[in-house]
Amino acid sequence: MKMGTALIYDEEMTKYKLLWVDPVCKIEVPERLIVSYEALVKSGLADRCVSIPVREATDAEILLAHSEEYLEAVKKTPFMHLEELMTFTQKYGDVYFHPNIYHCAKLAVGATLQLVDNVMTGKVRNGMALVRPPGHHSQSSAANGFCVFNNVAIAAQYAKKHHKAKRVLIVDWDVHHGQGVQYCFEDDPSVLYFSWHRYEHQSFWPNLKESDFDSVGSGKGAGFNVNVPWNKVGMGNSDYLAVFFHVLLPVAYEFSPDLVFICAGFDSAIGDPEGHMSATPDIFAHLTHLLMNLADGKVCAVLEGGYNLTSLAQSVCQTVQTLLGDPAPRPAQLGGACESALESIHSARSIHKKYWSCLQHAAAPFPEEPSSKNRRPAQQGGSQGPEGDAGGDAQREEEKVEEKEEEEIVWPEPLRRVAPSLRSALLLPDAVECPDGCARFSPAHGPGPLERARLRKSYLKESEDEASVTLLYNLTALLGQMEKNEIRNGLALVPDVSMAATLLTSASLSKRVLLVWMGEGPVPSQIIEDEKTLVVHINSMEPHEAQSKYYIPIPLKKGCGDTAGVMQAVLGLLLPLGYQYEPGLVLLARLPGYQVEGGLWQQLTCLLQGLALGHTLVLLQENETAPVGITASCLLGNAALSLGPLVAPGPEDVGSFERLRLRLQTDWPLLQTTAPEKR
Ligand SMILES: COCC(O)(O)CCCCCNCCCN
Ligand SMILES: [Zn+2]
Repeated sequence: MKMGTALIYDEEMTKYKLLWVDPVCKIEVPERLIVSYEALVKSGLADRCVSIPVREATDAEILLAHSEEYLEAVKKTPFMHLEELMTFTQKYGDVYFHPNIYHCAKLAVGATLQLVDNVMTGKVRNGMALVRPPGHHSQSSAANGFCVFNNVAIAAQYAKKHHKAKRVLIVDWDVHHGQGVQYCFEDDPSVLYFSWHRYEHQSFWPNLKESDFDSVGSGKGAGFNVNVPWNKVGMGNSDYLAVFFHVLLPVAYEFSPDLVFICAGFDSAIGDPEGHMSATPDIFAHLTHLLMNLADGKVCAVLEGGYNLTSLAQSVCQTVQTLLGDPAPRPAQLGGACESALESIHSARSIHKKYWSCLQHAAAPFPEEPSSKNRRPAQQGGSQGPEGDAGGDAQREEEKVEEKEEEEIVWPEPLRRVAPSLRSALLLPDAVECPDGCARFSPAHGPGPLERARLRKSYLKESEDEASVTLLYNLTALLGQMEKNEIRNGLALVPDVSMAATLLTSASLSKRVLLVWMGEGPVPSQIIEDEKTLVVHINSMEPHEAQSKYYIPIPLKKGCGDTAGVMQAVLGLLLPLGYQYEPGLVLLARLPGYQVEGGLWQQLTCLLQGLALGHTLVLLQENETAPVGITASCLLGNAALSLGPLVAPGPEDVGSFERLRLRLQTDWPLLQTTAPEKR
């Protein structure tokens, strides 16, 4: 699989600026690019990227999304003097021109196309284009919102035309609605445009009715435009993840794009003068990670907005570091989405239920619950599932949000994300060959007699052979090195998955272990009773009530090999649970005889690596060596194979998911998709 992350930047794009007084446009300054690139250089991330030169877009390329008369008009701007530039600017809204902006706009488009070429031809796996002027507001015959040419819209058309892309996903996490992109692909079912944006019931710029959730696209394009309006400011990490888990990702996986663009605007980060949101820069590491297993990993991130130079630079680094494959930071203090976000999530899911089978049985509005009164107290401190306070982002106040002066807003610098020197260690019987890139694990020294005796007594009937004792010891040694962050992840072929899981959950030093139990077969009661282990068991057994807070069986009528059903469970239940639980270790246990499509198993292996700093330990039954290669590939950081368009999960499965969600969401508020009924 292709590795490598492209970085496309040229300081020429810093060489234009506002030449007159305009309070709206004064935030769009050259320093935006300078601080972003310098942060990438200073952190060492730029050197780890493949540097690709920019180029100027041709007229033909610009005309993929703009009219000739508009292009001809813009071509005249380099020769205009100040007054003419100001007059020309008056024709458009919230944008400014400069003698060099046409040149820079061609470079911004050309940079984006260079990124597309390198990703689509497999020279790199993914990449980021650091460009200005941004693009997502510009329209066929209009500049708007600091944008001259629509970089991503042109690039999507270009990818379809020159790289035979069939289905292109555009994820716009900028805090403004990219109406220019929406207009461009309004009736085009081959381009799925997703955007969240500050809206406040149309009172926020660009104040468009068509930015609301009920703009779903038109004609053949109906359903391929997904808007999630934020009707309050102060949205935080939990709100962003809830939208990914419950709106974007299910639809994106059903769409199954062969190329993903990110309109990477970072004015949706904390401290931004436009956004007034509360999400911290590290959240972009998770948002990026969650998109990297679509389209076989072909992700093109293109800078849009972002005006707080501190959070912008930090967020750009978080994004690029994830594209490079470094472990994601611990998602801290996650709770449920706030009431306003839940209303937006529910609106988007409801209006799109007729277009996307993954949403077909989206829940009815939340039934009244006695405890749902003012469910969202602003609370300090973390919330890890049941024992923590119920949900909620520390930073948000539900009621009026004074738009504090941004200099008052502070947030912790994102923690350094250190990738262990060894990425994947495999504990394999000697007869099984170790896939390229992985290290065969063997501990520094073997177990002493006391250790042997303890293992034999605790896990093995006295009569067990020495080899089993050694294997169990090696398993704890592998776990130990992972928990010391000397190894990122691992895989073990074991004679008894249940015993190995029991050993690892009890031996783990982590305060919280997430055990994903895949297949038919009971979870050892010792693990279920273990307070520090959350077990999510995807199986085909009938839903039985006997579960505790820490044992969550997810039944699938068509069996746990049902791709659509498992993906629905992973995106809508397992991942929200895992992110909220914030485990220090993730165990993925594949029970003997578990039949599952390779791509699906890879998706699961990859997506879970967003948790626990990537400390994922996969347990396979030793006589089932077939999955070793595809599992190791994902542990090494390769993207999971694309599943292709997903069919509808079985209605009875979705019904039981919804009942499960309703039952669990009080303890696990990140599972919520609907707001409590208004009193
Ligand atoms: C792709 O451009 C990046 C961006 O979305 O951040 C542009 C924002 C323009 C914000 C314009 N504010 C106008 C306020 C009028 N009272
Ligand atoms: Zn923006």
